[in-house]
Amino acid sequence: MLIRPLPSAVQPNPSPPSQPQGALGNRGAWPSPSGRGQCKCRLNRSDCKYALQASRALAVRTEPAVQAFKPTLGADVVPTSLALSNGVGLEAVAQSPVAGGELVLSDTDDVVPESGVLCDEALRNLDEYRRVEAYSATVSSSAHISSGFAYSTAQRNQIRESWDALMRWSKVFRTRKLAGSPLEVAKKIVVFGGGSFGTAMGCALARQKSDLEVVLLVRDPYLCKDINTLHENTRYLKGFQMPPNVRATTLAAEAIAGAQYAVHAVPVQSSRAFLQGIKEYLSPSVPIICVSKGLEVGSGQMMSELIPSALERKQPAVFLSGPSFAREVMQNRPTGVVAACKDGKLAKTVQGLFASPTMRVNMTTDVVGVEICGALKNVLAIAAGIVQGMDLGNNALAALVAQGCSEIRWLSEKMGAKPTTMSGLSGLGDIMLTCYGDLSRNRSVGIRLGRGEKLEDIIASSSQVAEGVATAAVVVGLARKYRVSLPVLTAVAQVLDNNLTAHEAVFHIMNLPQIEEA
Ligand SMILES: NC(=O)c1ccc[n+]([C@@H]2O[C@H](COP(=O)([O-])OP(=O)(O)OC[C@H]3O[C@@H](n4cnc5c(N)ncnc54)[C@H](O)[C@@H]3O)[C@@H](O)[C@H]2O)c1
Ligand SMILES: O=P(O)(O)OC[C@H](O)CO
Repeated sequence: MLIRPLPSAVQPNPSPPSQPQGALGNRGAWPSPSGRGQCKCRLNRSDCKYALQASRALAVRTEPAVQAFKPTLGADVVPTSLALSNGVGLEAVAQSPVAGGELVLSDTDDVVPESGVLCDEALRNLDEYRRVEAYSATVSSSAHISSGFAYSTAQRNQIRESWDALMRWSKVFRTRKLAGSPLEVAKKIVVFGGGSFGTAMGCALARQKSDLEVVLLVRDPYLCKDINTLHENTRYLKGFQMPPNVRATTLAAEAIAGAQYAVHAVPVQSSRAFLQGIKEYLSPSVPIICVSKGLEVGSGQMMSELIPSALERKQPAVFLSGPSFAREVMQNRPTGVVAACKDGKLAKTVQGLFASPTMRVNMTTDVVGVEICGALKNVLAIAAGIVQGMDLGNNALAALVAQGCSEIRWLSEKMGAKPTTMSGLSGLGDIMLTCYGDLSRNRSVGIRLGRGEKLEDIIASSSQVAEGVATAAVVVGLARKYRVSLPVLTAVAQVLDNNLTAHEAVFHIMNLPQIEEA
């Protein structure tokens, strides 16, 4: 990448208006001093800095360009100061492939205007940065302002230093080479189940690399045709365009042939039959990345037990769990999950496949903890829905969720899970999402029960799986096996089994003996 020399013939910028306007408000206000058409925005020295910071919100795309200038300017130069270094930082922004509008950046002290390009998102953010700067200027002159709150200078320095340390640490990871990474060597991945989550996770993988072949194995030939012709899952995720490197098939042998990984997104209660059906096509060395959350009725097994049992052999498997609504994954919104596997190397491989600027993937060896949390949070979400459907208020909901968290911790620890897993993404993270999030199917079942609807009507009117319904009964069995009392989760099973109304369940739970917190 070349460092463009500063233009020598440019004229100093005319004075900005006396009343500062927003970045968008300034667009097109002045002729460009570089003679290249209308300016979209005019900025002073500090705005240059904040404009670059704003553009760094798109760090992944601008960062390589900024890094490319580092050898010239020295490793200690941070991107923010690059903006003030003869326009070099600005040049990095100008090289951004996401550039959207022209921007004139001028240094009002030295009158060294430079023309560059900044993306629209950065321009939009600029107003906010200006406001923050104006506020900081006010508070830095005094440690305390009468109408509000301000950090002291010492506190602010401490915060900045801590943040800078974090950024340096982060950079060490980001500069690691991608060569030979799991994503680089991956060519084909099969997804078992073309429902909401199989589709969303398949699309997340396909977005990682345009020449990665992602194949959804589906049952319905009509849905298969829609996916292949319209690039849309018209049944489960209507209205979302799928990447062109995702396709579907109904043929298991063809879907699995040559796949290096298999993402398993078939509902738990159908998983045994499904796996038995595809067993002969799946090589014992292909890792299964299981995203299904629940416990099998009958056997009481977790997916980590069900998979080898159904395949009648050992199969490498990773359990990917955490707060992750399919629709939001499909929208490429920020999401965090955890990859659980006894084999840390395989967990890291799965992390490498899915991790992206919009997906964080933690790792753990605590498979039992991740699986139990993922299965039981669905039951707790039904309870949370019941409380919301009955309109019992926020106090009741918070008390219920806290009690449910304790119950999940009691059981999972007895089953050998690590206590830390409960406070992680698959525990608290997913509990919060599912108990409070509008998109949860389990919570929706609870809301409808709380409003007095019958379970059979709720299930009949829903085309998607709410795993908590089946799992609830299994949890009671596990509680008995591990000799632990789970009042809320047991009450959910009683309501689902039509032995108790939602009102009765609440009455009885509220009247249990008052106990010491455990
Ligand atoms: N939807 C989410 O937001 C989400 C998020 C995380 C995890 N999960 C988990 O992923 C799993 C799948 O959920 P989903 O939301 O995709 O469900 P879904 O109801 O949207 O789709 C289920 C899919 O499985 C297929 N299927 C069902 N029985 C089958 C069988 N016997 N053989 C083959 N295919 C079969 C269906 O045809 C459908 O394509 C569940 O365990 C769920 O808890 C879902
Ligand atoms: O819609 P639900 O209730 O099945 O929850 C989906 C996911 O498990 C959320 O992480």
